[in-house]
Amino acid sequence: MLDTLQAPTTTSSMLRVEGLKAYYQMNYFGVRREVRAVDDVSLTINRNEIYGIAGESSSGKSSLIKTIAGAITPPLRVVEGSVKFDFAGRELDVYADPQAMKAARWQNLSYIMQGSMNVLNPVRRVKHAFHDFAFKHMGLSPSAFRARVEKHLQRIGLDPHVLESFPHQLSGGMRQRLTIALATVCEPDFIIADEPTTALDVLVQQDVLALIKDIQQRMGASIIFVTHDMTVHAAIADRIGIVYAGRLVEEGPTLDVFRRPQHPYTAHLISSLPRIGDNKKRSALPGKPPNLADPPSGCRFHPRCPLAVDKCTNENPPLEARLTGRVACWRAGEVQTA
Ligand SMILES: Nc1ncnc2c1ncn2[C@@H]1O[C@H](COP(=O)(O)OP(=O)(O)OP(=O)(O)O)[C@@H](O)[C@H]1O
Repeated sequence: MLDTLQAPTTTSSMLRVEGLKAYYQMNYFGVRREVRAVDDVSLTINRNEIYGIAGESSSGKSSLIKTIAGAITPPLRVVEGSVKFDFAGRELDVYADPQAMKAARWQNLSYIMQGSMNVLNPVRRVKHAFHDFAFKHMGLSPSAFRARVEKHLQRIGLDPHVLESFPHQLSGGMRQRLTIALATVCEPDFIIADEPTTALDVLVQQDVLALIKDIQQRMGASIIFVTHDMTVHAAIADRIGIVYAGRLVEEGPTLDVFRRPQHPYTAHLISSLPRIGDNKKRSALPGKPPNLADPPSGCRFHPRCPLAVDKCTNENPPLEARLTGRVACWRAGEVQTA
């Protein structure tokens, strides 16, 4: 039960991603095309931690978390690397053991998708979604299951009567709360969330963020979530990873990344955020995000980087420890924020 669970105090890792490469591999009339959406990503997420993934559109955020969730379908394929979870001392290697992965879904690992209607069938009452996704994992009688679901809904601020509703009869905020209820009713150890608040207005968004944080703290779960919205990361993430063109370019405790970004791309993302009382015109980043079917040599950010030197054009900077986090930049430390 959520009320009785104590959040673990340990900082041991719950997810280890090593050298992960996942590419969209397409073949159009004999011409092969490969989009390197996830390109050599390594990261670790601790028990009881909220880890945010930021980056602009098409940088590979969704592809990365789909790959971590083991939820990929062709043309996206894992080309190299591994994704391993540790559920209470039981290691789960997502791509080596698909059967164990299937068994872990919902119970140990759940996924909050972008857009609530994707999991709520528009022509079936909400109760069926709970039955379809969660019932078989919980080992309860139908009446005990219904009682557990109702209690869970009440805890997250929804009247149990919503179970008898059709999705279209509920507001957008209620539907998103329902998808969160669905993803957490089995009290999973790890939650993967893709833009969980993007479609919501600002007030509902704050409400849903507070709900996610509350559930995470009560269950002691770890969460990895994606959003392009840096203000959402500032509100909820313990650590943040910045993705640019399929690569993790910076990572660190959220407050440190906001106060002292080490990568010029991160500095740009932060300095372009609106600030109360500051009417200074924000400058756009020159150029466009690279085509991941034919990415630039060296550092992929170099064509748009105000600090780029020859080395950046030719050599890919490794992601290395710096201050409290990691950064992949030959000029890290010289970055100025506006
Ligand atoms: N089904 C697909 N087939 C081919 N390429 C794809 C497919 N889905 C995504 N891509 C490409 O993979 C790259 C990464 O896309 P992805 O959706 O992961 O980025 P994102 O950062 O999540 O973007 P957004 O914030 O817009 O959702 C992009 O170049 C995109 O065009």
